[in-house]
Amino acid sequence: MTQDQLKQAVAQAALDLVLPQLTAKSIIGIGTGSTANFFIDLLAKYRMEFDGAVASSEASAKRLRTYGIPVYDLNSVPELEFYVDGADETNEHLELIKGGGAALTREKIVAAVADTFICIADESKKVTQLGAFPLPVEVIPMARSHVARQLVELGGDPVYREGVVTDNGNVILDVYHLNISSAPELENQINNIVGVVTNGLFAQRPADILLLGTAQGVQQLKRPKA
Ligand SMILES: O=C[C@H](O)[C@H](O)[C@H](O)COP(=O)(O)O
Repeated sequence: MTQDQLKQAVAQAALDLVLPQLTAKSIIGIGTGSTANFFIDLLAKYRMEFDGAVASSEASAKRLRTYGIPVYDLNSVPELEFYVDGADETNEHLELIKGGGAALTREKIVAAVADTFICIADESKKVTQLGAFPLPVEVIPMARSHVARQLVELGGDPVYREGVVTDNGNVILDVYHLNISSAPELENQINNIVGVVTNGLFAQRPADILLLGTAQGVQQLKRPKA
């Protein structure tokens, strides 16, 4: 199977999981990226079975609207049952690296609000230790050099993602060679640097369910709820 076929299979598996639980009032949290796009395309066929969506990026909001799916401001939504999104890396604890598409901050906000975060990914994203994928960090533009120096202190090699401005008007540093032995700890450490908006580690709020596309079929991994 190609990588796109695996992404499509996990998007279908997420839809199969979510669909029976939707009502006419449901609002679904929608992520960003190629895997999330497959989910949007499949979900659009069931437009009449739910109310609308909250999007984690302008790109996803645009795609949802082209299907006539209403996109709500998160501030007007009291509850989100599901958030469905891809990832750049995941480990066995369902801790993630996200932000390859620069949408990490809004993704983290929507994930924080959702009751259940369903991560959809092809098997190339599953790793034993996070960090082969450079960690995206969203930074206030005037703090870029300061934050980069602090990231070097933490053992990383930050690289400015040139030409990229996030939906929030900020810049991205991609940090190579970090030792991510404790993802929750490092997530906090980086978020404490002045000028950092957020970083792409999803460890304080990992996924609840991982749907992993493999050549043998879609595997489902669940994180026990605390
Ligand atoms: O900022 C982008 C997101 O974190 C994406 O969810 C992540 O990069 C995975 O994208 P894709 O499904 O295209 O591999």
